[in-house]
Amino acid sequence: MNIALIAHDMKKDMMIHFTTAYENILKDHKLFATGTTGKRIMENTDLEIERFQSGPLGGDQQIGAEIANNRMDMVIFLRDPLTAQPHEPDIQALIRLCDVYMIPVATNIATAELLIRALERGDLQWRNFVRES
Ligand SMILES: O=C(CO)COP(=O)(O)O
Repeated sequence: MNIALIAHDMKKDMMIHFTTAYENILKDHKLFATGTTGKRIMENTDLEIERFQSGPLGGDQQIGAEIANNRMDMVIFLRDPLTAQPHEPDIQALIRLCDVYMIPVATNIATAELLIRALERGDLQWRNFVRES
């Protein structure tokens, strides 16, 4: 599965904890991230991450383009709902595209845990058929 990992600054430590805790599951998948999130994950785990631009510089839009091209199977986006983001329209666009293309998306750690467990169980296998169709 192709998985996008994104975290706003206040949630980056949480993303490190998450990717560390689930490294054994995540290592079997192709991982993508916005610039700084990906850098932080790679510094703190042995995971290989393909990095896009930093979020404010277009990273959310690049991940959105992957979704529109049917190349992303799951998005974990630990958003900070308490801090104004200069690229809020990009964030909304990314989440909208997840809904357009029915891509499983978690925007907080509680849902992220559920999605990763579902991934481990194979509940997202249907994405393989959708991606190949
Ligand atoms: O801003 C972001 C997502 O909207 C995340 O970008 P960075 O991973 O580059 O900090």
